[in-house]
Amino acid sequence: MKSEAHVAAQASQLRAALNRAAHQYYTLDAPELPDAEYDKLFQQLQALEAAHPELRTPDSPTQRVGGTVLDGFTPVRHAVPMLSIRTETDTTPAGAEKFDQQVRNYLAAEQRRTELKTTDPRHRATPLGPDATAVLAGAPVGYVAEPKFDGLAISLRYENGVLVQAATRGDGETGEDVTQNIRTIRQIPLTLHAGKAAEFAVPPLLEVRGEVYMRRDDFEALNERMRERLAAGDKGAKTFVNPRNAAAGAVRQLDPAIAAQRPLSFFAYGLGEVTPAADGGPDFTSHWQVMQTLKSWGFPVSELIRQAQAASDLIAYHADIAAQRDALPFDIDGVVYKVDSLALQRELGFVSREPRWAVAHKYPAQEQLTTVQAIDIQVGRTGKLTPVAKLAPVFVGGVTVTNATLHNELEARRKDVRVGDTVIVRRAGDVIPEVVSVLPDKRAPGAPEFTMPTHCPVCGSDVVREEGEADHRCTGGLFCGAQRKQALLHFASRRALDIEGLGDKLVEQLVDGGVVKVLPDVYKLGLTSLAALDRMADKSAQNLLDALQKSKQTTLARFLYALGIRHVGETTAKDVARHFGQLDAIMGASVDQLLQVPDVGPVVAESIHTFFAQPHNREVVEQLRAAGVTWNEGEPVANAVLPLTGKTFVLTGTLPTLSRDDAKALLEAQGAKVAGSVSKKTSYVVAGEEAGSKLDKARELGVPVLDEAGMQALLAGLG
Ligand SMILES: NC(=O)c1ccc[n+]([C@@H]2O[C@H](COP(=O)([O-])OP(=O)(O)OC[C@H]3O[C@@H](n4cnc5c(N)ncnc54)[C@H](O)[C@@H]3O)[C@@H](O)[C@H]2O)c1
Ligand SMILES: [Zn+2]
Repeated sequence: MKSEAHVAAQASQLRAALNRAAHQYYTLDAPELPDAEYDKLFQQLQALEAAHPELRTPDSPTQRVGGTVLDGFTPVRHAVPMLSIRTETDTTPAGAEKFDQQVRNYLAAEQRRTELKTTDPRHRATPLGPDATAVLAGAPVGYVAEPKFDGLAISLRYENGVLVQAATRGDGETGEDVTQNIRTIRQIPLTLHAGKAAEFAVPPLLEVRGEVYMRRDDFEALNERMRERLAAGDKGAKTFVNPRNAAAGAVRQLDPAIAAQRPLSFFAYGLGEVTPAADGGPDFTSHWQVMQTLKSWGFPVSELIRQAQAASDLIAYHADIAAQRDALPFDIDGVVYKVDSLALQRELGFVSREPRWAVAHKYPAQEQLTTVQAIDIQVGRTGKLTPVAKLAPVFVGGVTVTNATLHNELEARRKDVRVGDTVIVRRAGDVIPEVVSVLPDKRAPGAPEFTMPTHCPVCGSDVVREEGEADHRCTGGLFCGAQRKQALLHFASRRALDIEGLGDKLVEQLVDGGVVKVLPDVYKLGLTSLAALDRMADKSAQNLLDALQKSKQTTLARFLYALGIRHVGETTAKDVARHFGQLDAIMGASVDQLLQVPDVGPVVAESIHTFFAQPHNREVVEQLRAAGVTWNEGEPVANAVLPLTGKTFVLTGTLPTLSRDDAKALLEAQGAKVAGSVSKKTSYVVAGEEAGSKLDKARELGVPVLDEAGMQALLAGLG
């Protein structure tokens, strides 16, 4: 048997660890443990204290609620304390049955205490009411089942229907005045009006209690914004570990302007102080009635709350909400069962920090501890490199997780995740699992910092990170196995080599089936290899072969664009093609030479240069030429000034004979630029049928307007 001293030491250790974690969580909004870990320690301490009541101290976390008031906030004393809710340790469906049984047992014990009729103050003087009597005679207790929202508790005080104060829970007795921040939440009514369906008028004094939370999409968007700001060097930006934490941080924010930028939501779930019925306040008899009334007064009440009769209904509810959990727009950590009758609630009362009439029945935690076994690099369709932590398998958010994204090098280094680290992993809803933080105390000495590889792990090409961007990319666009599908689709697209019939599904099959390993393989396709594919009729196979044949005769600009070089869009491809005239000249051009091309800046020049510096990319280009892809090479027109060089045209409306693309090509062939919007610098606007605002703008600015015939005449006159 363990010695007394040993048990006492263990209890004090647990208390210290829990108090520290609670301070981090409640007061600083910066938890250092996952909830599941905290709950485990909490339950260990509870068990110790139950077996050794003499070890229970008044400062034990089991005896207290929440945290202390943060400096800078005005304390608010709660007229009705804000309590915690007991968590049922049995997480199986049987947990609901246990709660139902406890409620009945307690009422039966109360009944016996009434019958004793002693003067001992622990014994009831008044007999139990009709609801309790019915339950003791075998009637179902009657419950309301609700989601347990994962945010933070708020008490909203209304006087004569006007919001006058909002306070956090604090330690349950005293919270913080956060009225300014709460006013910025649009879902919280500032003034109340009883709607048509209202059973009761709004009382002169009303405290509504509920949960402030952040929706998952709002949380993701907020973190995305923060990551961008961090990438841009903004030291004031920070990301949040989870929506609860982000919501708590926003509400307990000393600057209301910052709080106002954090998107928060609210659900009401109960009452605090209310004008008593005797003084004209609402005469509520059930929790369900309270919830319906709150809705009629303008408060958001979750659509997911249900009335339930017996334990079996609670079990069904637990399963139903569990099935919906991932798809919900917000985090929940379980469900709450509440005895519906307010008379029964009063008779059941409280024990230390928890009501006897409610229990939380939790779901598997969405955050857990695990270790990082390796950091792998994944290469996406567009060449983006993502570091991914390989984890010791861990059950989190209802599934076993073995991978978690680290987003990019900046993020991985900011969180400072290293191989061997103990980390908190989060998986909520459909969002991919994520490492939210590292426990630095558990790091092995000498673990090296993470760095991004300099070469693509898939194809070996150089990896680059452009200035101002967070992501690293593989530069082996044409060759890289990871980018094959994307490269092929782009190559075949209308403005590139325009291979009709080579769409998404077919590309998928060709690449996955290993038929196309490198881009030039498409020109090796034959009737037999195509006919072997799913759903490919002879006719469409022949059409595709014809399209492939046709695509071989192209232009240098199209070919250059088809290569899918980052930052080289159609216009840039045209500029570069016209400037150099020949592909070999482009492939051999230095960054400085590329910078000579009008409108080509350092980022584009660098990108083209790096692309052709990859031997694999050059090889693919050679193979495409060998397969018969060809174009008319021209003379470099670097310094040649074409008749329309320096002129800018804008096309608008439908021209009678020429398509937009054809008209553009005709103009560009003479050196003109074709722009999308009209400005003072526009030389001509070419307008067709149903020309709209661009034509108006041209007239307004006095820009000459041509019709198609006028444009043709202009071109013909150039000689
Ligand atoms: N990670 C850590 O270090 C750490 C530290 C302390 C506490 N915690 C976590 O905090 C929780 C424990 O604390 P608690 O005392 O705040 O109690 P609780 O959060 O388990 O339960 C009470 C709270 O539930 C909320 N709630 C959500 N939906 C509700 C509903 N429908 N009806 C009523 N209330 C609803 C209210 O905010 C209420 O204050 C645990 O989940 C624990 O893991 C974590
Ligand atoms: Zn690669």
